[in-house]
Amino acid sequence: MKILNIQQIREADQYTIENEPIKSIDLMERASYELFTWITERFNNDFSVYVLAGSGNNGGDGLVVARLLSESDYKVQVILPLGKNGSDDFEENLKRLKKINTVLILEELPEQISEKSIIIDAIFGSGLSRPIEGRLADLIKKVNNFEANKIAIDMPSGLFADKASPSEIIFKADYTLSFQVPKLAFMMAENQEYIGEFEILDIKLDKEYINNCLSDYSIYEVDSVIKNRLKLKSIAHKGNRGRATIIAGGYARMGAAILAARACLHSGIGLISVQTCPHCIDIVQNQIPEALILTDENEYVLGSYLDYSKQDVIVFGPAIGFAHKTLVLLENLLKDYQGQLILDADAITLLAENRELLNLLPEGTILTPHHGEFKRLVGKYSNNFEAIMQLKSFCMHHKVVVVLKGKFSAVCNADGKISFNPTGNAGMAKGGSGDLLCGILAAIYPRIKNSYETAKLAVYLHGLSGDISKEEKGENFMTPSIMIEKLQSAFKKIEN
Ligand SMILES: NC(=O)C1=CN([C@@H]2O[C@H](COP(=O)(O)OP(=O)(O)OC[C@H]3O[C@@H](n4cnc5c(N)ncnc54)[C@H](O)[C@@H]3O)[C@@H](O)[C@H]2O)[C@H](O)CC1
Ligand SMILES: [K+]
Repeated sequence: MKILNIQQIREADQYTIENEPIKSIDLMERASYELFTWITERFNNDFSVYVLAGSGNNGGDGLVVARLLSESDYKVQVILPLGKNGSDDFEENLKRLKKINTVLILEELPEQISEKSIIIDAIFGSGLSRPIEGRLADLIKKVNNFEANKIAIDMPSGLFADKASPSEIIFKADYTLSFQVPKLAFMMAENQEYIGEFEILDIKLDKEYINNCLSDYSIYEVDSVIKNRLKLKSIAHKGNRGRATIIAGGYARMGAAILAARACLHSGIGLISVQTCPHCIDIVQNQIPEALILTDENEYVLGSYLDYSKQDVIVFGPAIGFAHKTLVLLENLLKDYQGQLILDADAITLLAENRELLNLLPEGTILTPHHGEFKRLVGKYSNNFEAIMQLKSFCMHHKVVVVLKGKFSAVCNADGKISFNPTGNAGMAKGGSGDLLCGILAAIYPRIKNSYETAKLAVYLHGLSGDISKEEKGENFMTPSIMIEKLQSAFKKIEN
């Protein structure tokens, strides 16, 4: 699903008005009817409704919703903190609201409201042009302390759609009901406490116009052509389903390699190899009898460059440490290995600390840092909008694919396009979770044969196994090992 900026949304809005054609007040009615439907499907009319309406078109939407809910016998009260003069459609809807005469217009929001209430934020939407201050700021702080159900129309008031929000005076919504397309701000971790859950309501802006809008940002949806590449051909044998090697861990740290290898095996790889030091061979063989062992000549760390000529893909990095021999192995892989490289965790720190290696990164290498590791690569940033800019320039400069892990993990291609992943949850934030992602990436790359498409689908499947684990076992109980088991359902889900 494409993410558009405010300018593009306004243009799509205008295009629809002129070409459908539809009057702007009727478009407002259509948008608000979608809001009304969403609300009435979830809250019955035992809930009292308070609508905070600004004086622009976001306020206009709020007034339409107030009218429609009142006509369905909800008790609705409206507060107009910016007064009664505003945009044409706002003023027209204020007239219509007054005409039905069942909605109370309050001077102030009461000091107490019952928990069985809904507060609808229609103060500012996409027209926000500066931080909220003064009396309005006090109002937002007050409502943020109420325990009611809070719904923001289009955007939580105070939040900017396309850039970092400089102030914390922002309506804290439980639900944000946004029109037509998601906004970039919704993807940023620091904004989640204001957005709550977001839903995109189809207000029937011109589809073709929107399809033709150019955007570097989107939310991932499984692509059926790519998904079909995962299907096994009837002539599949272990050799043509891909060969992957995991180079991870070291003495007393083989868990990372085992988790990655298991995830890889359960994601369809044909042959999995694990490079281990001599002391660790038994552990790996006991844990994954399916794995071939590549024996490193070092006793405690991994550092031998072995024969990887038949390997389609190598995962290098999880818990591998920072020994000099390991660094040399990484350098040799960057220089000589001809297959697909997936670099994670300590590999990324090694790159950051030995920056000359960055110039050796083969085109299309997949890197999977979390924010801490990514900052080591690109320097500090103070919000996710800055992170996204750094991500783009890093990928474009080095011609690599980076998965920046977090809430809505961002997968960036070498051309600067960014796809945000919608699956996953906080229960996945446990040691070992990233190792699984490496395993999934390695398993599906040989069939998909494109770094960006592989990364998007692997991150999606990883999150989906996390979501299934959460649903069945709960956020606290779930573990990376449980997630590996749930890969079964995750693959089935995307196959159907
Ligand atoms: N996009 C669509 O397809 C549709 C959008 N609708 C709704 O319209 C709003 C956008 O309306 P707009 O009138 O452009 O902006 P706002 O209502 O958000 O506010 C504009 C108003 O507020 C002033 N202002 C901005 N920031 C501040 C501030 N910090 N303090 C005080 N005043 C401020 C600004 O100058 C303007 O005067 C969109 O979000 C949707 O809800 C349509 O109804 C349906 C189609
Ligand atoms: K709003």
